[in-house]
Amino acid sequence: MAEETDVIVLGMGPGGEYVAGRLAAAGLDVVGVEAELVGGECPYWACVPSKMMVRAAGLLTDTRRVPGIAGSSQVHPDFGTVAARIRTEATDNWDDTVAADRFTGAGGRLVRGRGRLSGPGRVAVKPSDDGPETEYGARVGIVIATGSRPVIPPLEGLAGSPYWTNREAVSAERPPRSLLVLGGGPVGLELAQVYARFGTAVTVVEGGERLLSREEPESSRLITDVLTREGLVVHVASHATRVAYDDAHGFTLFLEDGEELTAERLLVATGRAPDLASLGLEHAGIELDPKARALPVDEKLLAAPALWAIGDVTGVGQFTHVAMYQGQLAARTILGEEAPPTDYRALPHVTFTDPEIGSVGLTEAAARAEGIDVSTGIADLAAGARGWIHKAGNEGFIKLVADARRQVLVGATSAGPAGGEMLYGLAVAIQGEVPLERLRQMIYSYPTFHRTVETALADLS
Ligand SMILES: Cc1cc2nc3c(=O)[nH]c(=O)nc-3n(C[C@H](O)[C@H](O)[C@H](O)COP(=O)(O)OP(=O)(O)OC[C@H]3O[C@@H](n4cnc5c(N)ncnc54)[C@H](O)[C@@H]3O)c2cc1C
Ligand SMILES: NC(=O)c1ccc[n+]([C@@H]2O[C@H](COP(=O)([O-])OP(=O)(O)OC[C@H]3O[C@@H](n4cnc5c(N)ncnc54)[C@H](O)[C@@H]3O)[C@@H](O)[C@H]2O)c1
Repeated sequence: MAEETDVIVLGMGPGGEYVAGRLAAAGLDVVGVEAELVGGECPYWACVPSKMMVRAAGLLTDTRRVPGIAGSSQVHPDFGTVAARIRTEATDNWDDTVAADRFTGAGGRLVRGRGRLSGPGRVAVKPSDDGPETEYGARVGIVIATGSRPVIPPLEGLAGSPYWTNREAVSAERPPRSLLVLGGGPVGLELAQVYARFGTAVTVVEGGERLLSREEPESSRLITDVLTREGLVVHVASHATRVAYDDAHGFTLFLEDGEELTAERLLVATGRAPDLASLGLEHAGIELDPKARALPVDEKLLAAPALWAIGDVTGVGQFTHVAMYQGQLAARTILGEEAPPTDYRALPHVTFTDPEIGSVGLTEAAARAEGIDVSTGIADLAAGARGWIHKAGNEGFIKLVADARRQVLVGATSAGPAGGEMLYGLAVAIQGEVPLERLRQMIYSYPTFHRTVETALADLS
């Protein structure tokens, strides 16, 4: 006999924790199933600890920038300080008691174990302690919020070697002397720059033509220049064929062109994907291509009748704010409230390198691919008054992508020391479809970085 409940939430990461907590607080009987830690990847192994590392590394670099602006400085990096902060302040030593108590305190039932769909409205959970499976039945529905995991390329010699993923990279107690980073996306680059700033010799190996390939080409050029100037070695269009590891020499990465790269550690940051095969989706009548990297949902976040999916598993954009946005809409629908359909036109995201690379909406290439009559404008942050005053660390730009026919912005990139914060105004302009003429008539405070938006608007052609 299945234990009956109103809603089952499978996976208690940022998305699942939000939905489950909201529904429980509203009085529904909610079972939250979690295989690891309540809170998911973001607080324990991803956003939060990595941004603590970014903050620490940024302080080191700002202190190194004192000469020529404010006197002289000496920096004595101590990775142990940030490692201790992650252990104690961010993760409670990777203990989720506070989050689990928050959910049960709101009236939810937490079931620890790995769940799978086992029939219509049914979930079977294999408990963490390896006991027998228990089945739960949902009267209202099920929410799949099982997130994603690293994609490990099938490189000879990699499996079985002690390579790092983001988990080891954010929980390390000391920086390695040298680090190879496979993959030049956000995970790879944020962590590559952090470790380099703490003194690690870092080499990034990206298979594609450019770093941050989903961003504007100008962003890729900027971040490649900055990282190279900071002493990192960057290989693009570079294909590893094999990996070797031994305790004495660490890792060797063999590249297609014959080059051999060696380092104490190897971080694999080649993307993330959901584990769809283990979810029992066939029990909900969902048949996916075995190579599928996302569970498709409609604009109400339904993957099948009474089966919602939110967060990384949906493949919409692997960001915590997407998981929470979708979670909020799904919760409203489940509670019978009026909820708008999903709208990703002004989906923002920020890669927290220094400079930060923030972008929202469509890139120029994506807008052209959609058949939009595109005009673009770009302006250099360092050439503005604030950028010039800022001096060291002032690299950045604003790029605007407009629909020339409708005279509104459809995309923007804000790269610079406050690139992520500057993105907000551009996101409002896109979401609100503010006419370009109105944006041009606004007053931009002097001397701010965001005055560069005004310059980029004037450059639109
Ligand atoms: C290094 C790094 C840095 C990042 N930085 C940022 C950032 O700065 N900003 C940002 O917005 N995003 C960032 N992200 C992405 C962000 O972490 C994810 O988008 C977010 O965690 C997704 O939330 P989620 O709820 O979909 O899934 P997850 O956080 O992956 O949580 C899913 C949960 O489901 C559980 N689970 C999985 N399968 C089962 C099962 N069968 N049964 C029971 N439980 C299960 C897992 O144990 C996990 O706890 C970063 C990612 C990485 C790797
Ligand atoms: N600040 C943030 O919001 C933030 C930070 C980190 C991660 N994330 C999200 O987490 C997800 C995972 O990030 P990610 O950086 O791992 O993935 P990604 O897919 O964004 O980048 C992976 C990179 O690895 C490259 N690659 C793939 N296979 C390779 C191989 N065999 N050799 C060399 N290069 C290879 C790809 O070309 C790509 O450039 C992304 O969706 C990202 O947006 C967000």
